[in-house]
Amino acid sequence: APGRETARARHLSTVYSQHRCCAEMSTNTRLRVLVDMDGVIADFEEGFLRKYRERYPNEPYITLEDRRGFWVSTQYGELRSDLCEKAISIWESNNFFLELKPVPGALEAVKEMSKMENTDVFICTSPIKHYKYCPYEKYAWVEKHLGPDFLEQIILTRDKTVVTGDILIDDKPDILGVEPTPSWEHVLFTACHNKHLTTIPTQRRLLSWADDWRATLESKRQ
Ligand SMILES: Cc1cn([C@H]2C[C@H](OP(=O)(O)O)[C@@H](CO)O2)c(=O)[nH]c1=O
Ligand SMILES: [Mg+2]
Repeated sequence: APGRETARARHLSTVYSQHRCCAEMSTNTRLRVLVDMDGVIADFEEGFLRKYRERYPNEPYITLEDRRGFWVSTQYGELRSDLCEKAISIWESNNFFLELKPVPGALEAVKEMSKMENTDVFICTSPIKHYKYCPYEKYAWVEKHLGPDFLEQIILTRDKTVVTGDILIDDKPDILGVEPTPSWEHVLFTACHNKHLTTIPTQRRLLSWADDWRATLESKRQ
């Protein structure tokens, strides 16, 4: 009976509208953006240097301009062997991750991105192995700077290759894991430690959040 048909159609459209994933049942035109945390939206390097110099005022340190190589402790260990564990003690301390400052322009960009049509944004971040404070503080940081609703968007993993997405914006040059061909294109976010790095010609960069991140996202839309 025609009446029953329209009622069923109405019911289905209600159900589909409640679950965005089903709304594009046919082809998923939604863009999925994975945004790294440390070095991309939370300023790990600045927070480290500030707290290291507070705690070890008489020890040698490496300026942000002189930083080379992703791992801070490796470069500090090369400067003097005991500085490696001194460096590690900084980010293993309570409140280190919570008190990191936002990277300039990051919060505005992530908020704007998350409101874009047909766009899903996830914070895809790795905790350090010392788990006493870091995981909790990463959640608390997101709530503090992006609001409680954004807690739904956090992906905590030591292996980002198993996470599916269209683009991963991350400051680590080599993002490796069990998946040899990740679904995402890695766009390298420029940081003090990687700005002098020569990468393969196909590796795209985002120089900062003042760079044209909107064009980078649009280039990934189907
Ligand atoms: C030890 C260390 C960690 N980190 C960050 C990277 C990871 O977070 P993210 O993947 O969100 O950038 C996390 C665990 O290694 O801490 C640095 O950025 N530099 C370092 O030297
Ligand atoms: Mg990072």
